[in-house]
Amino acid sequence: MSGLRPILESSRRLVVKLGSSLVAPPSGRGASLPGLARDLAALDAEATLVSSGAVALGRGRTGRSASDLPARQALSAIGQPRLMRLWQDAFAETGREVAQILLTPDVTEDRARYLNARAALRAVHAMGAIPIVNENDAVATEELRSGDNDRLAAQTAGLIGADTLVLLSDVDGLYDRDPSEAGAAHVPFVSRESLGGYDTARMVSRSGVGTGGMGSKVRAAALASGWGVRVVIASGRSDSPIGDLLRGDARCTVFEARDERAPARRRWLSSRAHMAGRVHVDAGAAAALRRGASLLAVGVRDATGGFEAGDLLRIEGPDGPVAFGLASCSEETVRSGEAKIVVHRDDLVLEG
Ligand SMILES: Nc1ncnc2c1ncn2[C@@H]1O[C@H](COP(=O)(O)OP(=O)(O)O)[C@@H](O)[C@H]1O
Ligand SMILES: N[C@@H](CCC(=O)OP(=O)(O)O)C(=O)O
Repeated sequence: MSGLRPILESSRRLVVKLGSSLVAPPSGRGASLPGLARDLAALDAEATLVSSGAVALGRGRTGRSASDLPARQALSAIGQPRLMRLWQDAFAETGREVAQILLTPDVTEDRARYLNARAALRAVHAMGAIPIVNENDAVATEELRSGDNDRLAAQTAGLIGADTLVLLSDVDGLYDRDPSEAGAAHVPFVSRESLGGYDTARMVSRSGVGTGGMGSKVRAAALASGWGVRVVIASGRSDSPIGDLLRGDARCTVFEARDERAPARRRWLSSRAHMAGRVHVDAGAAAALRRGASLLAVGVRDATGGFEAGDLLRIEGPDGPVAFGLASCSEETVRSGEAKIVVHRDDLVLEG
């Protein structure tokens, strides 16, 4: 194995995510948080951690289950300070401070909040501290809850302009079927073309503490690698998980990154989850969009969803999804014929 030395040593900004199964393993081996802290302190890259584990730690302290939203809120509120204490202790011998950053999904929906979160992360890095990011589950609601730290890790990588994202789990990467099934084969590399061929809905967690399973990691990898971020899924059950990857001592799955780095505004756009409207365009408009043009009102056949200027739209052509982007005008002005540009090309992200 050649190792990921070229990838990791050339990284300027690195995001590492740890799942609950590593931070608070129900049984068996978890991660060595001090070992990971030493690994990160030894790298030149600016490191950001996304750490799950608050709910699992809260469960361990109380013996209660996260059966409904209030229980989940309480368990995360109990577990989150414990989680931070684990990280403080882990980084103690490296001399690095850690900083808690709790995000809610609406950070990605609103541009000003997004930029504010980015500024906070930059300020923490400027002080030489390591941000420990998690979702703010204590104030999450059913509607406003991501519940998926793999996606949060990809969004964090997009937010800070990371070049590499490492998702550490209790498994050493993607397998061609559930690794508990006989004959499951490890997948060392996933090309951009093969990404769509994985049935992520079937790749569920078996640990009892993880939420998203391998499926949410593959979806997160698809999102981040589409922005040109190099994504690696590897096992965190080691005294030196990043060191193992550097040396080539550990198996992992590497996702091919799109050659071109997506600009910051596009990364923000495709981080957003809430689509407010849908427009159907004709074949000419679809082809023009694929060539990099803006969406003009003349190419719009139908507009739905009641969107306003600034809302996120899905754009569909005669053959299916083409792009998504920010509306420059309201649906009403498209319908009344007053609108000229419906989505400006700077606010467009092509699908696929
Ligand atoms: N095709 C697959 N390849 C690898 N792991 C898979 C696959 N399908 C399901 N899994 C399960 O996904 C788990 C990892 O997801 P999860 O338990 O949510 O971890 P984490 O807590 O690290 O986010 C693995 O331990 C494995 O049981
Ligand atoms: N935010 C939650 C973790 C959510 C989550 O995605 O967990 P996991 O699948 O273990 O990465 C917590 O800290 O408990």
